[in-house]
Amino acid sequence: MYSRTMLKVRTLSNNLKMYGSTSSNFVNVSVNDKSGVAIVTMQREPVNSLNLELITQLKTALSDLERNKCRGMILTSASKSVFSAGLDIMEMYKPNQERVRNFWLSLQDLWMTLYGCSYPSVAAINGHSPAGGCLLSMSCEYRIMLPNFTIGLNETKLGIIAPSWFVATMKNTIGFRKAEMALTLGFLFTTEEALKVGLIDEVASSKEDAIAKADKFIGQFAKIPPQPRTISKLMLRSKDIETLRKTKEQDLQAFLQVVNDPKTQKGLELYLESLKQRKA
Ligand SMILES: CCCCC/C=C\C/C=C\CC/C=C/CC(=O)SCCNC(=O)CCNC(=O)[C@H](O)C(C)(C)COP(=O)(O)OP(=O)(O)OC[C@H]1O[C@@H](n2cnc3c(N)ncnc32)[C@H](O)[C@@H]1OP(=O)(O)O
Repeated sequence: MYSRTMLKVRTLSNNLKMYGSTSSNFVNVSVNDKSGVAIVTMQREPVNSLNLELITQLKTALSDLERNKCRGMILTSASKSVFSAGLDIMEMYKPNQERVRNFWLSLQDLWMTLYGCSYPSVAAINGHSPAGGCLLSMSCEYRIMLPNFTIGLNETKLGIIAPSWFVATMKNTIGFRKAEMALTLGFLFTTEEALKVGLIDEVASSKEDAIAKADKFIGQFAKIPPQPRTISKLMLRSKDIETLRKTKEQDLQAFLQVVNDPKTQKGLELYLESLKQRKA
C-alpha cells in the first residue's frame, strides 16, 4: 500500500501526488495512494539523534505535506529500538557558532511546523523517545507506543532545563500537575507508565500494529470538514506557537548562552563519555 519509489527530498513537493514515496538521507516519506496518509520515517542511524540535517529534512518533509494537502501524517523511526534519542549532543559539544545557531533556529521551526500542522498527526513510537524525541512525539495529536521502551523529558536529570516551549508542549499533553512532576524529576516513563499518565494514547504490539492503529485514528477525520478541524486544533495550539515566534531570538540567545558556558561543555564531555562507557 505504501509504495517505495526513491526520490530526492527537494523534488518532494512537485512529485508527492505522482509518486508513492520519497527519500532524502535521513527522512523517508511514503504516501498511501488510497488514503493520502503519509508515513514519515526518521532514518538517521544509529539513534535518530536530531542534528541540523535531520531537523531540516523533517521540516521540509512536513511543509511539503502541508502544501500537498495530505490527509494525515504518521511519524516513526527506521530503528528497531529508538524512536529518537533527542537532540544530537555533538551539535552542542564544542560547537561552530554559525552552525549551532542554525541548529537551534531550525529546531524552533520544526516544532512550530509540526505542532501547528493542519493535517492529523500521529507518532508511532517504536523505540526509546527521550528529550527531543519526546518533544516530537508530544507535538503530534496522538501517540501509539510499543512496549518496553521509555519516553519523557529527562533534561533536569542531565543538569539542564527544558526550554519553555518543551514545557508548554508537555503541560498541554498531560496537564499541569503531571507535567510539573515529570519535568522536575526528569522522569522517563515506561510505555505502561506513559499510558497511565496520558503521555501516550495506545500501546501497539508491533510497528505494523502501530501504523494500523494510527491509520484508524486518522481515518476518523475522513468525515470531518478539514477547515473546522484545523481551526479547532489551532485555537488550542496557536498561543504557544505565537509565543515562540515572537521570542525566537531571545530563546536562541538563552540557548547559546547555556551551550557556550564552559560548565555546560564540561558536562557534555562527561555525558558523552558516560554514553560510550555504557557499552563497555
Ligand atoms: C546532555 C546535556 C545536553 C546539554 C545541552 C546544552 C545546552 C542545551 C540547552 C538547552 C537545550 C535543552 C534541550 C535538550 C533536549 C535534548 O534532546 S538533549 C539530548 C538528550 N538525549 C539523551 O539523553 C539520550 C541519550 N541516549 C540514550 O539514552 C541512548 O542512546 C538511547 C536513546 C536510550 C539508545 O540506547 P542504545 O543502547 O540503543 O544506544 P547507545 O546508547 O549505545 O547509543 C548509540 C550511539 O549513539 C550515540 N548517542 C546516543 N544518544 C545520542 C545523542 N542524543 N546525541 C548524540 N549521540 C548520541 C551514543 O553515544 C552511541 O555512540 P557510539 O558509542 O559512538 O556508537
